[in-house]
Amino acid sequence: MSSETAIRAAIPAELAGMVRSVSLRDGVATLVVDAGALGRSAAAQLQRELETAVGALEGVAEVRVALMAERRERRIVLVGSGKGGVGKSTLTANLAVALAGMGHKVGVVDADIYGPSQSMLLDAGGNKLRAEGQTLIPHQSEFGVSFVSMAQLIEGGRAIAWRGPMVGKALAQLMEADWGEAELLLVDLPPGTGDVQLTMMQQFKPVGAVVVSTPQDLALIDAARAIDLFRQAQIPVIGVAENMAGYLCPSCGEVSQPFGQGGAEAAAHSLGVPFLGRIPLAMDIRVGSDTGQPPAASEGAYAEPFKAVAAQVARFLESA
Ligand SMILES: Nc1ncnc2c1ncn2[C@@H]1O[C@H](COP(=O)(O)OP(=O)(O)OP(=O)(O)O)[C@@H](O)[C@H]1O
Repeated sequence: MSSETAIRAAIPAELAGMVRSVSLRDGVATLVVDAGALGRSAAAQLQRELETAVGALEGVAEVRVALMAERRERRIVLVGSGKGGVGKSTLTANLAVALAGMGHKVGVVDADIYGPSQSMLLDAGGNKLRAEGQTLIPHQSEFGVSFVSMAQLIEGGRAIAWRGPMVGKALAQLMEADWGEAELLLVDLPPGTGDVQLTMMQQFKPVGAVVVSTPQDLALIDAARAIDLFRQAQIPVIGVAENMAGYLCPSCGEVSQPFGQGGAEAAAHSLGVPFLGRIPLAMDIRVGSDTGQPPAASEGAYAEPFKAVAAQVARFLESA
């Protein structure tokens, strides 16, 4: 058996597909490995396994593993709102789950420094920060969506008053986490048009932004401001989603409109951006959100509105 055949034979079968070439010279075995699909920790693990397997061979004094880790182009989609409390985080989590259900590999970056809530939305809270060196390891939710959150960087959920440079550093840590196979990152922005938004636009290149608004005038004025900011930064506005649209009373079956009706659709048209759909105000959505069970993961009636918005975002991504 040639020395190279012996090396190939020593490589565990499940890893063999990733090994592009092997060679042995003067006792040094060199393996070129395609680790493009792996995250940093999985690649390091692969390297260790190969070193152990090949290092045990007679005639091999040293193993060099060259990992070809093509940098994956990840697309970034922002989810923003002009005003707080309109359901931006709820929409982000459910959009991510719905897009994952459609086969996208999705990560969520909870960049809401004032009210990070993705841990609760996607995992009922309690998950701790994990890191390898400086690199954060996203938490894998049971819905096929991994996420990192400002909450994991903030001790005990304390509110923080970070300014520019600190925000930039924290945001970079979240964006540059070990995202593995994720091809799409949805970023849950804080409300308004502050430091996080500016840093995001200056340091990263989002492909588009979704703006969330409730139907009432006040929220719509703020949504228009958010749209204006994205436009100034030349970030395409994918569209406006209307949240807390109509309320179907579970007792009497009557639909009421606590925040008005159709306002976001009309505003989207007048601002010249697409309208992405309407999410009703519903107790089930609030309860699912508070218990780490995003409605988009279910087959229930409240999955549909989120899936419809996700389908529009997916269409945008196909053409972007
Ligand atoms: N369609 C809905 N029906 C019922 N409750 C909802 C709906 N959308 C959001 N909520 C609830 O409203 C509250 C605010 O939602 P969320 O945290 O998603 O808003 P936000 O815009 O991200 O707020 P923040 O300003 O804190 O970032 C949460 O308790 C959430 O469960």
